[in-house]
Amino acid sequence: MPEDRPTTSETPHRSGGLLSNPANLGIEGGRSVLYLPNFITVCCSTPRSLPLTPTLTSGRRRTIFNSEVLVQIQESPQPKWKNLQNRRLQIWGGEMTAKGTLCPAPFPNFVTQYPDLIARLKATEAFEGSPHGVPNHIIMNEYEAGQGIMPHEDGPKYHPVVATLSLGTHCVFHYYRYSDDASSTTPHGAENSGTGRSIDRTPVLSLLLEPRSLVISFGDMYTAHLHGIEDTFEDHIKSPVDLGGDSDSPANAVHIGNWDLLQDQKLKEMITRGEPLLRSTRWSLTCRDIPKVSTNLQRLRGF
Ligand SMILES: O=C(O)CCC(=O)C(=O)O
Ligand SMILES: [Fe+2]
Repeated sequence: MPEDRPTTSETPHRSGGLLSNPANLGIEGGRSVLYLPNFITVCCSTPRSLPLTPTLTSGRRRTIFNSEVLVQIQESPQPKWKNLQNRRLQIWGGEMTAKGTLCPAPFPNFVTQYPDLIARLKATEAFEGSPHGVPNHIIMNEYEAGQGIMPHEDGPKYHPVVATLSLGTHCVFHYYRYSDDASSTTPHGAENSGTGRSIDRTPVLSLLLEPRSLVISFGDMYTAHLHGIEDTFEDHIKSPVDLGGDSDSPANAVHIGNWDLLQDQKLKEMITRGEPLLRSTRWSLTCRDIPKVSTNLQRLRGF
């Protein structure tokens, strides 16, 4: 590793915790979410090859330097971005065809070397049963404060495991179940998923994703549930004190399933004081394995 690169001395690890699904979810197998705080280290220096400022401090580029990957993302040129209605994204590892075949392209070296995110993901063992044993595709989403993603499934074109690294600001990540019983409308109502099935808008599980944390969804949480992030500017989280019942936390305060696993003491203190967590820009690296990968020959034939 060149010496001007930040050190990523943490060894790949399996710390963190498996979250058992609450018994009333009806999810078989019981465990289908893994939350790993501090999955990558804080960036302590910047590579010489990158301009230091002012691009990183002006306009929408102003941000938190919390990882080397983040520096690289913010330095990436405009054409690499795809603009969607409510966020923008980059695709790393190659494009997927409509039929679900990956036309592979090399990952940027800042995910294979600085840090070696792919090796770290392999070390979690979450991809052990996947066709390639590691993710071969990453969608990197950028959300500004107030942006989110509607409840959705990632779908069957991927091996049913997704590992998501969060950078930048925190977020609250919800898992939802389908509600095929029209009479089971919840306090938040049910909405149509676009697949003809209704979604129960009361999450089955909500997690506070800390910056630099990894969340891995698999099993029934991947194949039979949806996930989403509300498009809000601030998140109200219930602290364990609130859960006792006599609290004045707002009606929209969320009960999170990973309180005991949180590492960010500042966030925990804010929640305990009943303060909302203000969102700013968040980047998520959603890492998956696409089983079908085209060879050059297939591509030449226009499969
Ligand atoms: O940003 C996230 O954490 C979730 C993104 C997501 O669900 C997706 O890209 O499919
Ligand atoms: Fe998703």
